[in-house]
Amino acid sequence: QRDTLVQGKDEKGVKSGLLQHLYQYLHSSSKLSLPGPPSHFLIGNMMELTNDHIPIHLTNLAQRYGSIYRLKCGKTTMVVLNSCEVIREALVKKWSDFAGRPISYTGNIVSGGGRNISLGDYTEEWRAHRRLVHSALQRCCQQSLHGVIERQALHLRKVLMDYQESAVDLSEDFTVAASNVITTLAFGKEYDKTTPELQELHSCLNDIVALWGSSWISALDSFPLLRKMPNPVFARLLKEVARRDAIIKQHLNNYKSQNKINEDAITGFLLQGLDKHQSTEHGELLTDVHVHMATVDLLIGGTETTAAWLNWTVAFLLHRPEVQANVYEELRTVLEGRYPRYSDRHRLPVLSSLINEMLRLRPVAPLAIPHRAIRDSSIAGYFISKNTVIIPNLFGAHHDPAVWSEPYSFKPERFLEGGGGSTRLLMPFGGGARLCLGETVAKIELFLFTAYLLRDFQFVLPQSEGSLPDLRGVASVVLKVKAYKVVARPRP
Ligand code: HEM
Repeated sequence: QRDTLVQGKDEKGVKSGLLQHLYQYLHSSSKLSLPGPPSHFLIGNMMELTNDHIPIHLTNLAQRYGSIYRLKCGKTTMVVLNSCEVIREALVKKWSDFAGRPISYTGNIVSGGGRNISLGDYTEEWRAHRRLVHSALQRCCQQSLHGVIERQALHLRKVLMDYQESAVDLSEDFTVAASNVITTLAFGKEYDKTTPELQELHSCLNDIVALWGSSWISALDSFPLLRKMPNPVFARLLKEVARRDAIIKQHLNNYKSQNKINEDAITGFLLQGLDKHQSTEHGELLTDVHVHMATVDLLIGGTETTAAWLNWTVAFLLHRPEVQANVYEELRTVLEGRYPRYSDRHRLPVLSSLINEMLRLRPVAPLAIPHRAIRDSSIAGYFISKNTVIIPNLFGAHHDPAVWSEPYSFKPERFLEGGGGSTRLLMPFGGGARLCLGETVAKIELFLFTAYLLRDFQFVLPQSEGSLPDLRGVASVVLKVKAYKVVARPRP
């Protein structure tokens, strides 16, 4: 009887499988071809990607071609998704179809042969790696994260006090604060801004991100023939990757040579986790290289993003000082003088509305990281073939005029009760299988750093500065504000 049941189930499965194929076939053969700008001989739509601000350019193209359109680059077809609805369909609803990453020549070089989390393709090895790092981060969040961020926020306060109201560019201080959160979590180590070790690490990670985002490098992925020609930019990238690996290796070796491995730090947890993993049947999947590359992932993913976001927030607040005053007033009255904790966030709606509006207006990873279709699928009724590259334009979704009124205006009040804005339409951390691994860390950081800064300082435009900060920004993998100076005036 059981066999008959199973057989019946199998038949049903086959039938529903067939129906699904038929449905997909009908959909795909409905000859809906994706809209997109005219593609030129050989170069396709490469020129669209040379714009100086790609997220804004792709968002403008959506006005003409709709929330989903295609671009051709060499042999690669890219599909750009520009609304929350289509991004959610691909990344969340059909996550298993679109969880891959494009495999590229240069991507392999910066990711240790695809063995990091952010650029690694969706494989069993990748899943084991992500699971291991995810549980390490979760554990850290529970045990020590709040204290680590509070400590860095208080240190940042001291640095700003020491400036004694002089006009300064705070970007480096924000980078050091964010990076110290990660290095403390990772190795139990924090650095002073002037430490040569820290400066070397930052300059090398920054260079790798900037060089890898340059068109001199991406051209090598689309046109293999170029790899045979001399390319000084590529030579520099190789040098910086080697420098990065030497620095991280030294850190890991120092860490391992300690008497007792501290499981509180992520590295300790990862090394212990690796030992446990290696004694299982999948033991060969993860090695020391994965611990090494996870450290790179956390440092790159967790430093420039958070720092860029803080720098944007101060820049926008200079444009609307009354928002700053409202947040300060709320902190003062609700907390009665004490410093906030993350658990206070529901009692601080004005501060939360500022954070949400900044995540909407300046999602610091504006195009997420490209995804790849692992199999034939569909989005919004369009057939998407295996290996198509998917670009989730988070910036575009956050500026979609169909869902946001005055999408380019800085209006935190839209997220206050009755303001019409919905956090359900925000996707600054992506979604699905590739959701930002540091989302929880980032949310606590953004909340505590912003709250501490606005509780203790009023940010004002220096008298020497003729104009307010430029809010268009410079877009690479991370969307950053152009350098500007500000005065941090201590609150009475
Ligand atoms: C404001 C702060 C941050 C924002 C807006 C942000 C946003 C993002 C986005 C949009 C992605 C790509 C998701 C996708 O491909 O669909 C991503 C991936 C990632 N982020 Fe973040 N991130 C932030 C902070 C952090 C922090 C603090 C860490 C580390 C502690 C981190 C680690 C990572 C990693 C490892 C990935 C790759 C995930 C994967 O490929 O599976 N991020 N982040």
